[in-house]
Amino acid sequence: MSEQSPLRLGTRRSKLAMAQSGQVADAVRRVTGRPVELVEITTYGDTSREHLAQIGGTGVFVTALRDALLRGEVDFAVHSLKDLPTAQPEELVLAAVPVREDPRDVIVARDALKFTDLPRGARVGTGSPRRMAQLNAYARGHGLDIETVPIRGNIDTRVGYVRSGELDAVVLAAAGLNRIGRIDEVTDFLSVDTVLPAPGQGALAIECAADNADLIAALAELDDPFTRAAVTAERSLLAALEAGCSAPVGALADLPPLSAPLERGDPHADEQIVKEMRLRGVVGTPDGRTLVQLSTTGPVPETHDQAMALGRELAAEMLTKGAAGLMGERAH
Ligand SMILES: NCc1[nH]cc(CCC(=O)O)c1CC(=O)O
Repeated sequence: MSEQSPLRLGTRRSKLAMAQSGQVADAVRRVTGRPVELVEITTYGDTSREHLAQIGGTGVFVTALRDALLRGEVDFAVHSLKDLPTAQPEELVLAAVPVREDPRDVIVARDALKFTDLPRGARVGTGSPRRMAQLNAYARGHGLDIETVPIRGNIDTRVGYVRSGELDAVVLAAAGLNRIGRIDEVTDFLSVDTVLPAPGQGALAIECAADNADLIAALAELDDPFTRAAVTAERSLLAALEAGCSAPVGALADLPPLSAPLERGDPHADEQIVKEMRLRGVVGTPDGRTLVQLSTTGPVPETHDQAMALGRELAAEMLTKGAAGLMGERAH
């Protein structure tokens, strides 16, 4: 391959996929000095009209991209980490996990409403059992009366239900809206203390063939070790619960809150920030009647195995608290 032969980036055709592939393409051009061309690939998840939960299997958005990688039709692909199955095919590697952006879920509601200001009986659209479980649990605990309504579709479709008046609000990921330049339509950012995001939410993965050593080395420059450790722990938790991407599981690894004696500006605060990671996990029934939510804090994992162990340990604790019974049907 000549120095200037373009790298082929396999991408889905959705607005979101094109936006995040375009952003990664720019970064890859910068670190490799090579041109990058986008190769559009249609996935089953893009064409199916069934609810994601009914399709059941994890990774419906991912399989076609991975097939193209395995056939050598493209050199690398960009995935939303939260859509990526936890099992990693041997022939492929996650060459880079760039810095995560906002992991929060958000509300787009009519009349600029905040979640807690939704009127009695408000219809809130989300196809995600994880979002349903946590929103319904919060509503129960705070005297709100909402009805979660299962929907699916791309961002345009989902926001469209609010614009048409069919729904009072829909729940989306901040990261997706950010990437397509529509973050200004958000009417409320949900605290992760209220709704834990999906494992990996807000993060991207750049995947390529395991034997493409030159490309792996070049892409390493785009990797953020803290984000990688965090999403590895989150996805390990998901895997250890034997749950799929459509299971009612939330997880987030981030910086722990500063412990009481440490104030911002205190030099010791920086030490704590650098060294510690908190992992939180939740699983619940979609009606929000039962939630198992646990958290653990420890040193930032320095190896893949340490990050995996952190997730497994929290999952084991959640299972002793009854998490398995809340998972519903297993993904096929
Ligand atoms: N479920 C689809 C999906 N996969 C990734 C994102 C964007 C956010 C991200 O990268 O985590 C979205 C949209 C959404 O949940 O609103």
